[in-house]
Amino acid sequence: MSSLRGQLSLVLGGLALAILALVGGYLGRVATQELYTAQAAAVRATAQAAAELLASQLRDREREIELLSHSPHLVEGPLDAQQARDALDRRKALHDEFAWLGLVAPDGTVLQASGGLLVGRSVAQREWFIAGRERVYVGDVHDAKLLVNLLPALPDGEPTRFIDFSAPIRDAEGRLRGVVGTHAHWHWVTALLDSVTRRQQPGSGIDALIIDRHGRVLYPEAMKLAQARGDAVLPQLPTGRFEGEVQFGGKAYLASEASLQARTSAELGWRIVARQPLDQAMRPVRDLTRELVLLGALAAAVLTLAALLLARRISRPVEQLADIAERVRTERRMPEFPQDAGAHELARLSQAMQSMARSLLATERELQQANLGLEAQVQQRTLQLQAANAALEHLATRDPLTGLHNRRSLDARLADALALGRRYGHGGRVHGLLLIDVDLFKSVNDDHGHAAGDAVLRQLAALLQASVRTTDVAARFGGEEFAVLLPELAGPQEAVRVAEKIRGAVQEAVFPAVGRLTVSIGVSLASPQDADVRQWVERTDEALYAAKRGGRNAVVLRARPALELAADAQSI
Ligand SMILES: Nc1nc2c(ncn2[C@@H]2O[C@H](COP(=O)(O)OP(=O)(O)OP(=O)(O)O)[C@@H](O)[C@H]2O)c(=O)[nH]1
Repeated sequence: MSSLRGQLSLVLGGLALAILALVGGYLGRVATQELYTAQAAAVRATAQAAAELLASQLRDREREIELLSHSPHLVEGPLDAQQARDALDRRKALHDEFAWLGLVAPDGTVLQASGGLLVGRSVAQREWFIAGRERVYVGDVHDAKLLVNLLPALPDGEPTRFIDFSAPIRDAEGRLRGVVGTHAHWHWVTALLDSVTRRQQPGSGIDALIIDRHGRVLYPEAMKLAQARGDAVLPQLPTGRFEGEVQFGGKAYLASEASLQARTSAELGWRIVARQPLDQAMRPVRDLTRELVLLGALAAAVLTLAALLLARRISRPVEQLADIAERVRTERRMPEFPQDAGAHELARLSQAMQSMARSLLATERELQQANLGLEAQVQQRTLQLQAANAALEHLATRDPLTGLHNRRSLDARLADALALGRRYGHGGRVHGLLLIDVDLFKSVNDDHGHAAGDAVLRQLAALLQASVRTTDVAARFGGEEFAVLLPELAGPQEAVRVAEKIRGAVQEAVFPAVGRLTVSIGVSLASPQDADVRQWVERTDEALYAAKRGGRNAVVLRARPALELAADAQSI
């Protein structure tokens, strides 16, 4: 693109897109990091919230049993009394999570229990009983043994599992009277856990695991079973902690763990692991990226359009000025310049071009007018020159007194005629010459004066001119002698006929103050044998002389040399 508009579009559009890509890329990276951090924090918060909830709930149940062990009717009253059983049943009714509560004699025999279950049976071997004789005890989860067939089965077919709580019952002196124990449903714990994960955004995919101190999965059930089958459901962690991106069964998760922080339950050594599938954790990132790309594309389109419009806005006045300059060149007139050229610099350029065009056109107009003047002057001078040449030509070729051809002009024409005669030889047309001399002219001068003589000569010239054709050449030969060149004659008789016509016309004419006059005329034709004009003229002059000699007022033809002896040499 070599046009200004193309280059501007490219630069502005490229710049805008580069800035967009840089800003968009930077914002996208920052936002992605923020979102990733926020997702990791959400997973971590879930693990901590679950651990804290479980710890507090276990602690509450532990205190419940401890308080029960200190209740007066157990410290002082008989443990197998109906009153004791009523107290157990009330506790069980208050707490759904308790599957069974019982009072056990120091030897392990169940003295009283909620619902009367296991009364009389021995739990001497149970860990909760053994530990409960000494202290407040919270036990790890385990499958139900004695109660498994006595309690209703769980709805989802899950095996009945319990967490045991127990505490010693001592009398006022601190002697052991028995042990109070309870089995809490395991699904109470898992329901607590689920209540935390359910608080997360729907579709977030966050769930939580409970892992005991030996690395065994306690929950969820499916993982527990898979682990029991020997599957590697938990990854080998280099740090030993579930933190950050962790693989579970070949699938990537964002995970975080928290330990139960409770005085008694801490003994359980449980770890709560919250985890979220990585692809779900990164979904907001992907959504954001997609939105950024879409927004970026939209912004790119808008910026490109803006760049094109801006380039057009900048280049248009320049293009307009170029068009105007072209119009000045082709139309040779002042065009209309745009009023609003846009930027200050362009307005300056427009004004400068305007004044330049005005001055150029003015100069051109002046030049044209000067040219026209010069042409008229040249034409006038040419006409003057032509007139001067004509006058000069007239002066050079005409006799000043009579206006007839002078001797010089006659000689030139005689030479031409002689040359033509030579070229066409005897077979072509002939050229004749008349020499005319006024008879006894001297007496005219003598009798009437020189001016009268001149007037006679002028009248004779006019008479001569009137007697010959326009193609004939009448000339003043000298003094009172005239000559006529007759070109293109059929023969000598034609020349004689013209001479006779002249002689007769003079004879008939009346010359004012002089009267009548006559002329003698010598006639001769040009001959190819004539060496020059002189020979021809001399021959004609001889004919004139002969006419004078013969008595004047006569025409004498002098034959050409080659034909001198021929019959056409005659005189009239
Ligand atoms: N007025 C006037 N007279 C001229 C001019 N040129 C010659 N003449 C006169 O013409 C006369 C010529 O005379 P001549 O040649 O002697 O002979 P002519 O009197 O004509 O007699 P012929 O020729 O024998 O018939 C002279 O008197 C010249 O002075 C001229 O230009 N003007």
